[in-house]
Amino acid sequence: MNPTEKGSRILHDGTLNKSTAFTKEEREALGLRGLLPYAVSTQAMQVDRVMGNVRRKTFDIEKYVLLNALQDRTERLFYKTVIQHIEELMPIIYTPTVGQACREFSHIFRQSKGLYITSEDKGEINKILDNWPQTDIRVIVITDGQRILGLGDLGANGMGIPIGKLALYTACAGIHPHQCLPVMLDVGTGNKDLLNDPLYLGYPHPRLEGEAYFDLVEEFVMTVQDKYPNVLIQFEDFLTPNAYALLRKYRDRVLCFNDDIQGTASVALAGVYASSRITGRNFADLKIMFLGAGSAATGIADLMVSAFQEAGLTQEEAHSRLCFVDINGLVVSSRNDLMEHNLPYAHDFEQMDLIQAIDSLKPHVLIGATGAPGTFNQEVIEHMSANNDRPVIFALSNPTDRAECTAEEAYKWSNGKAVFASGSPFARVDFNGYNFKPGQGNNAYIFPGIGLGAVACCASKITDPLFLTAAKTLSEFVSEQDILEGSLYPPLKDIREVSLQIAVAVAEKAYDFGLAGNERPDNLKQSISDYMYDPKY
Ligand SMILES: O=C([O-])CC(=O)C(=O)O
Ligand SMILES: [Mg+2]
Repeated sequence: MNPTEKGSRILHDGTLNKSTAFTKEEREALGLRGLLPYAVSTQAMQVDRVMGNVRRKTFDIEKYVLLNALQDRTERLFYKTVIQHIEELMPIIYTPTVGQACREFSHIFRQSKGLYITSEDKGEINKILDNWPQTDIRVIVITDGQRILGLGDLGANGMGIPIGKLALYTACAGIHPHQCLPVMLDVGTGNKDLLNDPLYLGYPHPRLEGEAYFDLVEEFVMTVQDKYPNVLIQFEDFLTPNAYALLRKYRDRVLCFNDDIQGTASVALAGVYASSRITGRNFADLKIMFLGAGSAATGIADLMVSAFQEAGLTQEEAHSRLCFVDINGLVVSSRNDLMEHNLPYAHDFEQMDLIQAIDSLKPHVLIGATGAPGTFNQEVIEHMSANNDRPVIFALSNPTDRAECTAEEAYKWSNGKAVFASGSPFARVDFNGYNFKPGQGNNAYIFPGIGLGAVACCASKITDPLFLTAAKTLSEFVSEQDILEGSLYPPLKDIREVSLQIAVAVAEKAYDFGLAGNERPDNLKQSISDYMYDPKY
């Protein structure tokens, strides 16, 4: 408690406020007598009160607004509640409700959170960062809002994503909230509806592009590097070409990663590893097909190449196990509409559509990262099922209404054979006497732990082997019970332990590879666990 703060101001400072949990003695000492109702609540009672109010709301977006306000008002209570009820509340403060919150951001806006940098701020980013009240920043999540989940260009409304991701950094991996900085690089939007919305809060201009855009990002990266020397930058929800351009430019220079390319890759790989325990098919023998050839799908394939190589395949063999289908059909070498990141996977096949590709290449695993709902239709699932005893189906697009198919469709159309995971949460499904529990293949299982590990050892950069390690660590958390229920991921209630273990594994590797910037502690797990923020009063 800051001893200089006294009286009612404490109740209006979310970092200090304990509200009804202030004891009689604290109320006396802090000048709060009479400013609160008589009874003193424990934090546990406050959590119950919050949950009662959350559950009273009919719509998820209302629950989001309630929790968002709680975060401002009583930060520790917010985190205590989220951690204790993570399975119920993660879908509210994060995917899928955060998608709706972004769509409606300019309309539900209340208290500002995070930092906004616009095209007009060129040359002055340093000055703007000086306005941020905290100085010990360890993790930044930045977006330019151009590809928010599978929802497209949402401009500055995309700020909900850095806010939500960083709330998970704190809730799932214990990064202190004051060490987190959400950033919106508001360079305009190509979304006409937003530009025509009188309440739109963003920079109301077409997007900054080309050299001027990359110069602004460069100024940002250099400035934060200078101000916060060990900071981790997480690039989030950039459009594929920019996502790749920025990752290539910065991955070896600064401590950063792209969550949609590398975080999603790691979580998908973990699920594929775990799927072998259900299908009985060795990882090294798998053939994998992707629908969609954007950053998420190619990111997964690139990490799988490393994973296959580790399993004994040559790079060429690894590439041959991975194929892509996009809106124009199978990605083949004769096509002239491909981007650079697609080229290693453009094989010498005939041109064909998805169904023909499934029947002729016979993939064991089908991964959707399209942003296009309904693309895994009945025919697709039936053809996957005709070729596999247990077809593995990942519908990774977010939020829920963008998923390539629903959990129920996957189980129904495969007659209960599908091993299914999705980016957004789906409820359990009863089918043919079984109660299936779809796993949530969301990068939320990866980025908090990766970030915690990188921060703990002051890593200089995050290399692919660290994402491989994270994937393996995550898949080892999948229990026999999870497998029996058809889930490829551990329950969300274990996510703090999962994130801690990923952090330990990642930091171990960073020390081994000479990527760490501090001394390896004697007891790494203990030291990381001690660092983790605990929101109890
Ligand atoms: O935010 C999520 O739920 C996962 C993700 O990164 C995306 O879909 O872009
Ligand atoms: Mg994302």
